[in-house]
Amino acid sequence: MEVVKCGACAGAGSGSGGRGGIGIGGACVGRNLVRAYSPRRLSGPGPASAPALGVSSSSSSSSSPSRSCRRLFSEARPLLSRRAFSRTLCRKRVVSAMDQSSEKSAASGTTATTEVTGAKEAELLQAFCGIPSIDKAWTSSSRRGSGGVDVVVAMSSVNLQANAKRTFISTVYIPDPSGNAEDYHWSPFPFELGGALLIVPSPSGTKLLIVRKADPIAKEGPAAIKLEIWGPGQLLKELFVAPSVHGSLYADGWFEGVSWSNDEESIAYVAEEPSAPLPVYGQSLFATGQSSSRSEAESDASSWKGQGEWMEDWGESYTGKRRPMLFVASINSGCVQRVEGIPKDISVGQVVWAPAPPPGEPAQQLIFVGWPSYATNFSTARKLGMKYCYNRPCALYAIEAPSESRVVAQAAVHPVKLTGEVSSAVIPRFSPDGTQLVFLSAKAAVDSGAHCATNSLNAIDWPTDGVVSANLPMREVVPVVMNPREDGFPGLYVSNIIAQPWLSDGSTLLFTSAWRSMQVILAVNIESGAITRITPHDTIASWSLLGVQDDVVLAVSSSPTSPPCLKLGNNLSSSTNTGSGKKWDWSNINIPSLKFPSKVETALATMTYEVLQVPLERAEPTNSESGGPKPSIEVIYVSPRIFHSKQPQGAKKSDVPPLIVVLHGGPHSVSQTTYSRPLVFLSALGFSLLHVNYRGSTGFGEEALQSLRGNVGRQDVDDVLLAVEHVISEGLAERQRIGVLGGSHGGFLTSHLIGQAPDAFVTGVLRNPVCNLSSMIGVTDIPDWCYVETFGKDALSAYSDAPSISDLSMFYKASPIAHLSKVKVPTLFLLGAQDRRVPASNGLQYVQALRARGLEVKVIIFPEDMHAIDRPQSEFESFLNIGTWFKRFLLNSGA
Ligand SMILES: CC(=O)N[C@@H](C)C(=O)N[C@@H](C)C(=O)O
Repeated sequence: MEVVKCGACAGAGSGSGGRGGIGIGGACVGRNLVRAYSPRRLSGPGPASAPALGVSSSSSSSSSPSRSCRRLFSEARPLLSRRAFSRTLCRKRVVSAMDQSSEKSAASGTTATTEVTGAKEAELLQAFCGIPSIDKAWTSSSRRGSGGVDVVVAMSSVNLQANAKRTFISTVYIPDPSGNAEDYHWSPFPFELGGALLIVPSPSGTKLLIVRKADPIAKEGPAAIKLEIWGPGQLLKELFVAPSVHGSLYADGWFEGVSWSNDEESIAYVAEEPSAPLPVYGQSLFATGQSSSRSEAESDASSWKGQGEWMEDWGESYTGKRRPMLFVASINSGCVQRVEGIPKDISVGQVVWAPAPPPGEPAQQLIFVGWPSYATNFSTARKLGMKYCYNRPCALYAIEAPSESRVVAQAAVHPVKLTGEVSSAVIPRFSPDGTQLVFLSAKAAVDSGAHCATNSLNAIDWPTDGVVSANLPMREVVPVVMNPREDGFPGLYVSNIIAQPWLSDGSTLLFTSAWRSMQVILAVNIESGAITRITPHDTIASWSLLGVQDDVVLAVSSSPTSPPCLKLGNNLSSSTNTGSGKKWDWSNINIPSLKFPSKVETALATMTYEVLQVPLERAEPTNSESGGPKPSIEVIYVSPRIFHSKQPQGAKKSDVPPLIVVLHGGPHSVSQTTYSRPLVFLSALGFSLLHVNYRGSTGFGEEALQSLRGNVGRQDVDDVLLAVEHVISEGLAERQRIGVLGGSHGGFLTSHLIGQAPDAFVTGVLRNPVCNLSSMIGVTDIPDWCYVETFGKDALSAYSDAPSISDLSMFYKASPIAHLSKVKVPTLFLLGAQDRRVPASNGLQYVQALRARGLEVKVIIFPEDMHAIDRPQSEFESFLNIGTWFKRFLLNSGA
């Protein structure tokens, strides 16, 4: 094994064929879903026999909040103290239910000393934390020969003590995937993969890249990252990349891109530009950070480093991250080269190698997505937040890849824009024969300003001679769907495409997409544009694509009542005598002998879920002109026990479980029939859940989505109230025992609902809610969102970095705070102090206003959490409190 330290040097690289990276700590494929069948209601099965891995937690190393944050927020943490919380985790011993004394103090704005709550609930939630999710999988033709497939599966569970995700790897060999899919062989144990940022196998499956943070005191000297290249059975090379070359590698699932060249000798990737030197101040020094001055400053007690100039970043979840730039590592020489020639105001990501050009033809190209620093669709020169925002203009570019032989020429290289006037182009993938470059476009989002909208799929004819120009022929393969037919294809809602997504015909592309309230796998023929849903039609569970090997597909399926389970799909279309008319056959790849804790098994065994259509009687039909179906919205109803909606006469009201209405954020996002650890915990506590996909949600066509722009706080509020009335009339909920829970825009809706419909809900729980748009606009990373959702179509022209008094007045009127005087129910707030999307100040202002009116409000602030509040201990504490809060207000009220 060779160890190479790369400062800055010339590198080599050629070949093509990218393979996407695997974010060890990040999210995975897919975002949306499907459903809707002609029966008005379809019931999902109880729990599937999905595998679980019992992995014990290890050492305790919870990170501590910064002192200033702790001081700032200590008064607002009334529930679990840090010590009490760890007692809950370690000894599973917790005291009492709610302490009534805290209610009085909460109303007066002070907190009692900490009380601890919900021992049984904490144990139950902990049991759910051990259930693994299936994050990624890689397939390769088995070297054992005879058509077998080797699969490497990356799974994860929650390590509460370490406040981290625990990722582990297991392998399974399937000898005859297209024949006897029941025959598969798991390795005896999984193994934990610690400290890896990304793992990316090469296209042939013979090499593996593991990216790690470098040990800061390694003998090789300071390094930003370490690239490990593994071959079968051994570590081939370690590359330590110095911070002067680049900062940390982007493994965020968006800018992220790691691509192996065709010859598997080079790797292109995206990393932060190196940090600018900091100024040094002090007695004898006043320098701008020449390295000699800095090292002097370090050893000179009378000098110090200053802060330097503030640099704009991409907002929520990118705080302090420097510009993403392109690099190429040559495995043989160990050199890492920056790709030169990309303008300073372009951030890059999602790189792939173009096919190798014919010998003697122009140099090898890299294809990447480039985002300008300023949003061209709004009149602003600033960077607007990127996370959850697909409406940022971007294009595909080609640029010559650096090679050791062309170091000098690199300086004169410039990127070629491939996607012309199309306002968005992301996730480039080459067809297997290299003649087509396909990509997704979020132009409907960019052009309307909505942060997420229906995608189109497009293709560029790639030149076989390798001569790249700005006007290569481009066509739309799948257009944006405005008004889907009932049960018809609703359009594309895709957040990722795996690295090798093709069937063996070379023109069928597979990916995960939302289809109403479900997630499905679609096959698109890029020649004809024909779309087929390949996941079963007789289920309302959700599916997500993991891997494709020849015509065998590996997927993960889950539902609100079934943890993730690995599935193998076989394409039957080539068989002549299947007789069933089915094109795909699916079977389980169960992990043998893995069991869930018994309390989890017991809870899951009785849960059921269904997808319901709620007619929008009161709404204007959005699609009357096109003669489409009567407008309706879709909801997912999850019941903790087998429960018949049409109760026999005389049945006791107490048989109806109390209901929590769960509202997704965005608002252009969707609740899907997927498994969710915190939500299944609420079901296990005995609550029914009602997920409302109000108009504006993704997965239902572009017209319904866009109907919400400019109507937030009205149309979405009406839709939710209608859905609630619907389930009451169906006997699925009891009017006096309904609570509401939502985060972000879902929190905006929650606070609107308790203000506008003060008798409809017993209590509300709000996670980083938008309560006052007129104060959010000044501090959020997405002021454009405030304009788009408040002003609708006029937002693009109305946008201003300095909103006028009349704009601020519009924002106030559209906000929940305008209805504050009508609120009368107790509320629980969960706030992330590092949230740049909806800063905690927005929720806190509303909290203080509620308290001033004498209402009971409980607040927990998580000093280190951002918008999602998803750090393991924070999610645990949040949902433990949410569960006990709802128990207090919903189980003891009503009949
Ligand atoms: C675009 C966006 O981030 N909007 C927020 C107000 C929001 O609702 N976010 C969603 C994605 C969330 O669930 O956090």
